Amino acid sequence: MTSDVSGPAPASSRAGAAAPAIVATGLSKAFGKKVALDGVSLTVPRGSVFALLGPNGSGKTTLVQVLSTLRLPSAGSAEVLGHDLRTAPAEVRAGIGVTGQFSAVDSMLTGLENLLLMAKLYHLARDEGEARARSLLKRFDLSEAWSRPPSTYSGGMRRRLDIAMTLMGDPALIFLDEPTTGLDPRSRQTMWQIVREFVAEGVTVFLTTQYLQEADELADQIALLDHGRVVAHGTPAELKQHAPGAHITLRFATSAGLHAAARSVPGSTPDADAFTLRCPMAADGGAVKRVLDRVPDGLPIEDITVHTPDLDDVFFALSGTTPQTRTEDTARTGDHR
Ligand SMILES: Nc1ncnc2c1ncn2[C@@H]1O[C@H](COP(=O)(O)OP(=O)(O)OP(=O)(O)O)[C@@H](O)[C@H]1O
Repeated sequence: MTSDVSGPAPASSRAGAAAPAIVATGLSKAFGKKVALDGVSLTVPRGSVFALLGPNGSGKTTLVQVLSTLRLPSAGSAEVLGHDLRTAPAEVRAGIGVTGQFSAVDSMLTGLENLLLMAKLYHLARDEGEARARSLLKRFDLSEAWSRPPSTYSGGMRRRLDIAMTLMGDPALIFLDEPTTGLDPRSRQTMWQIVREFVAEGVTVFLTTQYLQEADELADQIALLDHGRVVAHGTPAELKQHAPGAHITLRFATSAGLHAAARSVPGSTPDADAFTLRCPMAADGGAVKRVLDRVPDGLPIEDITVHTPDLDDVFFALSGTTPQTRTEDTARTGDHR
């Protein structure tokens, strides 16, 4: 199956950048008999945030690895920053930064030394490397910690140093594989702010996440990945609009009132014990009024609760599970690149 994901070009984009940041067509990847990616097609406009959302084992990391030239696809093709993955991997690598789930930080060096090591790898002149390192330390709120080894850092500080190291190469496109997994809510907020800042400067971000809220907060476009396939895509608002699960719950004072209303509101489900009536509704602005208009005049309603769908509903509707609740055996059985 091929799933197509595309979106409008965002307002912000890097000067002179014509091609989308990523155009993937029918990408598949199998490890022996295990199909990790199954015909993924997607387009990521420059200067935008694209979130790949999926449960454990759905293929997120594999897709990042393929798009960042760390693994060859079994089938399909992709252009990253206008360069073909198979024929021009060096050009792709020159324009991207990758921050994986496993840290690239060296615990024996200080924060500053880690950044200067990256400066060397990127062949930056000494002054330029030092200036960029100091500016990133400041921006990532690590100025106080520059002279300490990362073994003394918190999880959030290490993750920030890791991303700062990726940014030393001034990439146009950065892959963040589950950037906030395991971080506390405050560190997660800090990370989101950092992502927003470099996107505002024109960097394109492709991130994977298991957190619906993260995708909702950051992404211009979201693709839901399940068993290696894109099962839904769109803006957060588009996805929510198509989610079933929007409903309004009315509570009545009497059983007679409840049953009278149940007869009047099509598709509603009464709960005789709680005296409540669950009424399905469309996810648009006038939906609540339309439900209330159906309730016969003079029936006193004690309480109204509106449940608007969120990305959990979307994911649940499409895959019967949510990213946080699914566990799958993700044991690596060897590298079949
Ligand atoms: N090197 C490998 N050899 C064999 N199977 C692999 C390998 N790498 C990944 N897989 C399998 O491919 C599937 C997709 O794995 P992948 O790591 O891409 O998922 P993921 O969505 O990133 O999961 P997680 O959220 O746990 O990181 C899984 O079933 C996984 O076990």
